[in-house]
Amino acid sequence: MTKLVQFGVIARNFSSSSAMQSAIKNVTVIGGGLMGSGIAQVSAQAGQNVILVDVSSDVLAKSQKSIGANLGRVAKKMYKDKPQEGEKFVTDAMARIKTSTDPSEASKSADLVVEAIVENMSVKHKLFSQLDGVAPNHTIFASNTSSLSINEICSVVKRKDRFGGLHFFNPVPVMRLLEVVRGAETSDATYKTMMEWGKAVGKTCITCKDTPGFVVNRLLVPYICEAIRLYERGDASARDIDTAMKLGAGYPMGPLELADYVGLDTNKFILDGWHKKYPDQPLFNPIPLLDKLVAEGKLGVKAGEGFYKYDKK
Ligand SMILES: CCCCCCCCCCCCC[C@H](O)CC(=O)SCCNC(=O)CCNC(=O)[C@H](O)C(C)(C)COP(=O)(O)OP(=O)(O)OC[C@H]1O[C@@H](n2cnc3c(N)ncnc32)[C@H](O)[C@@H]1OP(=O)(O)O
Ligand SMILES: NC(=O)c1ccc[n+]([C@@H]2O[C@H](COP(=O)([O-])OP(=O)(O)OC[C@H]3O[C@@H](n4cnc5c(N)ncnc54)[C@H](O)[C@@H]3O)[C@@H](O)[C@H]2O)c1
Repeated sequence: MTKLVQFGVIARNFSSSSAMQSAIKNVTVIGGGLMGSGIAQVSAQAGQNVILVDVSSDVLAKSQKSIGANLGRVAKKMYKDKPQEGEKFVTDAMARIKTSTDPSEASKSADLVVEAIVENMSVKHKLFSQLDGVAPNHTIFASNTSSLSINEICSVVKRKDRFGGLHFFNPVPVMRLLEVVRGAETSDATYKTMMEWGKAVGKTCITCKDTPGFVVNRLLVPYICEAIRLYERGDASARDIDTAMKLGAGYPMGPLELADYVGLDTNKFILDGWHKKYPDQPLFNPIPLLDKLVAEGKLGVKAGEGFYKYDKK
């Protein structure tokens, strides 16, 4: 059942991509990690020219490898009985992705720059102020931030009307949603172009104002926090909490599995940032167990242990 649904999702995403037109032809994705590589993949799948940028050429090499493998997974489903067409699909999409370690050079012919670098305001500020001076006038800037304010990120650029949030979900090629975030000064034309682009890359777009966590994370953070607190109090085992939410609420992953999947350091970073900004909101209070796991290096799937143990990749 899950497999059929997943197949349907990917097939639907691709066919809608092919049918949609977008004003955006050249996309520069900055940050070649988990999210940036997924955003580059779906853009290339939709026929766009992509430059994927990272400070590290090792990261770029790793990203190209994982994009190739993930495109292979998509092709296997889309071209089940036509392996040669599947191979062509992968080769063509890969050929549309160039890589670079120079964000300025890579933004000179961009219609859209999507930033997916570390979740750190001053690093994002430094990048966007640099790009504002070199990117063409028409270029739209967008951030994939999970938890920072779009208005605060764009405070360093002159093109505030051509700036917004494009919040993708992990894993990008599989998750169907894109949150399109309008900053205080995002123009109607920029908003419309971002929505059209989101559809063109196969996503269902929803719109949100620049409010903490937008829609999904504003609801997910308290939900996951409450699951950790339930476990911390010893009210139920981790496995039972996850089973409860999967079988009782129909979620594909339980909250503690999801926290491990996202990374407990990321969870803690978001929670600490919001607690600092909104100290009167009890939902954002620190969680001693989360702090302990992070201090012990138990960061979830990527570290081999979080709430559960994993085989290290
Ligand atoms: C803790 C304190 C408080 C703070 C809490 C904060 C939490 C919220 C904030 C988090 C931080 C930022 C988060 C971000 O801003 C927003 C997010 O992204 S939230 C995360 C959203 N994602 C989810 O909820 C994922 C839910 N899970 C799933 O949908 C599925 O489990 C899965 C990940 C798709 C995996 O599916 P499984 O069936 O388990 O495993 P498979 O490996 O078999 O995969 C299924 C199917 O999909 C194909 N596939 C998987 N990955 C890719 C890929 N990258 N590319 C292409 N295809 C892929 C795979 O091939 C399988 O296909 P099949 O074999 O079935 O044909
Ligand atoms: N991980 C998730 O589930 C998720 C989901 C949605 C949004 N996000 C957001 O996406 C962004 C990226 O997250 P990620 O999980 O892909 O992180 P990641 O650590 O996997 O990747 C970030 C990459 O950015 C690179 N980088 C850092 N500074 C750079 C710079 N100045 N120029 C170019 N490259 C630079 C790093 O080398 C790294 O490869 C963050 O803002 C995060 O909040 C993450």
